Amino acid sequence: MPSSVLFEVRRQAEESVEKLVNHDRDHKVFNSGDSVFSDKDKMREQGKRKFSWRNETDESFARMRKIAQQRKSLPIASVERRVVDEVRKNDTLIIVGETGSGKTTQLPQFLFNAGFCRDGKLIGVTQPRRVAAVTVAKRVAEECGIELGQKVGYSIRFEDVTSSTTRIKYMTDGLLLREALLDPRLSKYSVIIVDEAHERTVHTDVLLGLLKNVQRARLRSPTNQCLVDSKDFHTSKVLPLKLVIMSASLDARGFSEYLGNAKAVHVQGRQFPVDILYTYSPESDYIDAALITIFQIHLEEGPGDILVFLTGQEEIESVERLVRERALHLSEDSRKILTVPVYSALPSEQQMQVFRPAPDGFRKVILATNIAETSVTIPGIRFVIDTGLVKARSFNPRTGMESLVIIPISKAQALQRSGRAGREVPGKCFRLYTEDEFGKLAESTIPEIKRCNLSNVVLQLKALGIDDVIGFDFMDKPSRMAVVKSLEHLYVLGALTVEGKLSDPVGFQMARLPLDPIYAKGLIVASKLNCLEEMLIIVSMLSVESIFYSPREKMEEARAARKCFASQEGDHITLLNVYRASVESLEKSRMGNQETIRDKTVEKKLNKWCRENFINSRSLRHAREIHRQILGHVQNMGLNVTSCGQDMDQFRRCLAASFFLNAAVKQPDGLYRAMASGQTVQIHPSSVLFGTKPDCIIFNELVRTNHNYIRNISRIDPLWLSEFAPHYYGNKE
Ligand SMILES: Nc1ncnc2c1ncn2[C@@H]1O[C@H](COP(=O)(O)OP(=O)(O)OP(=O)(O)O)[C@@H](O)[C@H]1O
Repeated sequence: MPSSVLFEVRRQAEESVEKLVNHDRDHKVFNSGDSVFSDKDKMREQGKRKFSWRNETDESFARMRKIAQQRKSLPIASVERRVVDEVRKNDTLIIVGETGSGKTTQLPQFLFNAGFCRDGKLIGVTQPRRVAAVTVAKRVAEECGIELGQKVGYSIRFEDVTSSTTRIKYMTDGLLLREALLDPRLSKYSVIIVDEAHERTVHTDVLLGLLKNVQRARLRSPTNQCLVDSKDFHTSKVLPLKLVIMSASLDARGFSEYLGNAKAVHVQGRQFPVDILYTYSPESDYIDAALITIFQIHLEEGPGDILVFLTGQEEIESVERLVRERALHLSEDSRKILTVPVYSALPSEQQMQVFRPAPDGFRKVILATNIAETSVTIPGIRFVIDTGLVKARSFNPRTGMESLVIIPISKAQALQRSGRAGREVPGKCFRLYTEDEFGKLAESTIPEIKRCNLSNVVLQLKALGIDDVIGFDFMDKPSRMAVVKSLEHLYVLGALTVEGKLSDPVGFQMARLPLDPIYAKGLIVASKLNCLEEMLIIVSMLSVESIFYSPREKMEEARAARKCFASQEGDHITLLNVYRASVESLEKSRMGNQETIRDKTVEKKLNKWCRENFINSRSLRHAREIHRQILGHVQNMGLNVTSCGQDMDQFRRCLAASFFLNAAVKQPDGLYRAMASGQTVQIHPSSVLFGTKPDCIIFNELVRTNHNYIRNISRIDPLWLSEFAPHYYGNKE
């Protein structure tokens, strides 16, 4: 086992700038080194920015001054007027600028100052990830010296921090899609900025196609007459929609072609250099290489926190443990190393922990998935360790099964990862692969739309009135087979009619719920079978990861505690028992009311109960929050929230009726056959049914490691399948 990992050094600037300049050879190139403004202009521009400095304490005054100076020194600051002019002149503009150059935080403010929010219009900025939407909005509110939720706010699924005064709104791309359902012309927005477009999430791709339609629709009257010339933006009453696409690492030419030869501009320059280091030879064990590099940096480099990119929650938890164990062998002083995990299944509130400074004298090591890859600035990060891998969705259109697999990242992702350093001070990025291996990586990430289950997308498009999904103007078309499979899936769930239209009311109801179609259907079925109260709990609990918590040193106690909740019927009723027991424990102290969950004393009680019962309190709190929000949705939709009481057979019938597409039957060899896909699967060891082997089950999750594992499983009677899904199982035994 190597005791150190050897690295070669390259400067990031060489690789990124050259590439981007090549991309943009035909486009105008801004150089932040050029003097764009005269000094007077600059002062006038700066004078327009308003900071609420009066009445601030000295400390916050100093902070505001520091922030103002930081902002001025950003590469994009010196080309403010030119960027604004380009947005004015072009309906669609592509902006490529290096990581940390100030695109996400500054451009919306420039546009606000330039009058793009006149008449109460909003500037919307979409992000592929919740954590970016939240943290960037916080930063921009701070830069403006205002409270979050006033002029600057954010909106993500299950959380809206905006008000009637909000003018710059950060949000996830998925959320803007939902807004389009209610307002197809997105009429409250004057500008939409699609940030980090290189990520090509399925939502970004659908959004781009949709925004092209919205732009056309807003330039035309109902009789299809062209009303507005976009150059008359400020004089016309009907506002065209301005669209800005941004990233540090996108294929500007491809985007430009797709967006009607849209102009692309390049904001050059970065604030601080990042040294890129490659290993001399390939590393066979990236986890071990990451660990060695963490300690190499910790012991040999100067101050600064470390950001490590790993592939998932389990890996992060195991590296966390290993760092703690290895640190014990160091001198007392060198032991001051603090690990902080961040991955998408963590509740937002806990994800925010990574932004807190480490205690004095400690070095913070953030263990992250690609959730921290784009957009975010994590203060204090000086070193990045990039394993070169990512866990990505993979969809098999033939079987209709989606799973997660670990694959190499693209060059664009490597660039984004290194760009998390060099934002406040110069940085270093340690790539745990050779330069040769880097050269072989794909330029950009395969669009998610080509590798995921499309049921949700198709449902959304149908709800937006786009019936011809295959003919939709996607930047990269998904495979025909994948679209057909999802149409089939939605038809079987009852969301579509035979003609492929959204069914009334089921399809419309499903589209309104911000959930996977199968869960949305589960809630609708449950309201008919008098189990909605139970199903709401199950859907909330299934929306979070790792409800149970087993510290290594207390495995036996944790196992015993878990047994108290376990149901022989399966994981769903087990989760129901956990949720209800937690509510009961609060009710005993008259605190069971959901409204009071934010209260500190309630939180303390709940944490204590979770500790005693080996339940992950953060996951449970998150599930309670999701429960509160979905309850609001189903109540607004007028669904019956009733309970089946003690009749758990009725509830299992409801599970079978809801999740019939995920049924599996036992085979003579003890493995299971998933009935819809024909795949061989086996029960995951974490399931309460592991080792019991019931004849027929339904499950909610497929995890592909070296086996096809299924998780969240319940025992069902196979006859229920033909009772509740005769259209699917009617002719089968
Ligand atoms: N929360 C924060 N704390 C401290 N500094 C910040 C914060 N957010 C942004 N900054 C500063 O503002 C700079 C610009 O950030 P911004 O997110 O606007 O850049 P960007 O060009 O959009 O980068 P990327 O392409 O990586 O998203 C950062 O490099 C950093 O110096």
